[in-house]
Amino acid sequence: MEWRRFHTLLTPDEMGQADRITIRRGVSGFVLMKAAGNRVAEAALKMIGDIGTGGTCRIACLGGPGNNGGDAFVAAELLRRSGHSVVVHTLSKPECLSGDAALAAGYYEGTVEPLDTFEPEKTDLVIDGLLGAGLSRPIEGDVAALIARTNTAAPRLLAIDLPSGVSGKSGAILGDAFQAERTVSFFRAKPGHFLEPGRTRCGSVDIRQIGIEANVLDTIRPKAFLNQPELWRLQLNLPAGAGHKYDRGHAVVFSGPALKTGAARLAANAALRAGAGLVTLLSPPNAILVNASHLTAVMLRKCEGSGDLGEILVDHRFNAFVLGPGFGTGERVRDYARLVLEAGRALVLDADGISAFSDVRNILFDNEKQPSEGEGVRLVLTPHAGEFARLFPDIAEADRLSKLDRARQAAERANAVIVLKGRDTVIASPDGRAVINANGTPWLATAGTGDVLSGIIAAQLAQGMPAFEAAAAGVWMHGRAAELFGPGLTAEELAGQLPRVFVELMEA
Ligand SMILES: NC(=O)C1=CN([C@@H]2O[C@H](COP(=O)(O)OP(=O)(O)OC[C@H]3O[C@@H](n4cnc5c(N)ncnc54)[C@H](OP(=O)(O)O)[C@@H]3O)[C@@H](O)[C@H]2O)[C@@H](O)CC1
Ligand SMILES: [K+]
Repeated sequence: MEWRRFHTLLTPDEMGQADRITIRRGVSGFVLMKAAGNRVAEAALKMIGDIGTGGTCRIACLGGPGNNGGDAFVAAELLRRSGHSVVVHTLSKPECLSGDAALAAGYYEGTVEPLDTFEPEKTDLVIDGLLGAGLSRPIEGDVAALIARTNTAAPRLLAIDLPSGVSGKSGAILGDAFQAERTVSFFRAKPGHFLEPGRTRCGSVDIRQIGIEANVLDTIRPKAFLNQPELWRLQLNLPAGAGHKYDRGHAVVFSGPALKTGAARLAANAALRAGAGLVTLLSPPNAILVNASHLTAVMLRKCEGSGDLGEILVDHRFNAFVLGPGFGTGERVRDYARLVLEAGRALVLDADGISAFSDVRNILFDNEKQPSEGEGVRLVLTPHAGEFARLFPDIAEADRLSKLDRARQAAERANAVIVLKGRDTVIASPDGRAVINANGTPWLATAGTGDVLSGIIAAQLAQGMPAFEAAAAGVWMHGRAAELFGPGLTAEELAGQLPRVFVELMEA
């Protein structure tokens, strides 16, 4: 499908594969490098235009030992020909370069100086071609010192492919990394462009084409994508003219005790706004009054223990549950989760619901290991980093794993969809598919927004969306709602933005 091609993320290894396939088809590596250098020069000229001096700009290109440095030489030559004052500062002598990078160094006709003569304070623009996809170990010594010195001087900086020091695979910073204002990369983005802290170091990311054909992806078969509506819009259940509320499912949210009911109501109200036909809040007896005094369209029902829940589950219209927000940890969470899953219903387990399984992880995982024939995955776990570490301590501690891989491994182990939250939320499915979410605002980091997210996801599950798509759609809608509200967001206001999000989704 076309969107798969467009929103694909490629690891540096996969990008290398794309490169090799293209070269085997007859396009030389140097032709690709010249195209890449051209895209970099175009971006640089745009940035110089922003500087607005109209005259000659002082441009420092930093060139490393590999092809990233080769791109820098090509860009340097094009900028030099545009009349700017360009110096290439190289890590190793140009005559030590090999392959395409050596050809690029030969193509450049301007001044070359060693790296240690680079003075960030005396440039209008820095182009970082030190290290890109080939970063293989932490940056140390003189290069690390130069990066630190440059970041302190904070010049305008354009990174080629990745800011040197950012891992394209994981977004991790190996040693230290440049802070770029803009990053130009080629063909498809990499996970490191969207996973923190790499995402912040990249500045704005510009993906440009250099002549690699999209059909190389048919051979590479990548499984990571940027979370965009094209991924799930066809499965989104937008209400039809003749529809009935029961066609849109019945979401159920468990309330906490009398002094902890707000989180569940945030989830329940969000589920209703996010499209569930009906929503019921299940309340312990001591919280019935406080819940009743705050609810209107959301229905309320007493649930005192497993017996009550068993009776509720007899009615198959209750099809998607949220357990955790404000609920408290303990035996009751585990009983309720087990009953809901055994009854074949979808379950979003959040917050306390996740922490309740920290000591008895296997109970959760074993219960879910064998979904009934044809039913697929029904459990969605929405941990933030701390909750994730309690449930999957070994995976959380494995430094070599990217956030993408951590979420994937956890999804496989729990046979659940994992929504590993953060500014760079990752949604992973047990079948290996994963998406990175990139929308939202820093204002989302406030009390109660996670509860709202659970409700939005549950609404999609209630409407019959498969769990992976429901989670991806929910995270995207949540982020978009925050963007539409803007500064000063509180959790109460998020669901109120959903109608505008739906309008955008219907119009797109
Ligand atoms: N793929 C494509 O389609 C296209 C790719 N293109 C461009 O190629 C770039 C990838 O090129 P690349 O593979 O040569 O890697 P690159 O980033 O230049 O660095 C490798 C060198 O750095 C060294 N090194 C590693 N870590 C280090 C450290 N910490 N500190 C110091 N040194 C370190 C490493 O040494 P080694 O590990 O071998 O000892 C090796 O010498 C890519 O980012 C893009 O810009 C475009 O031209 C167009 C098409
Ligand atoms: K770079």
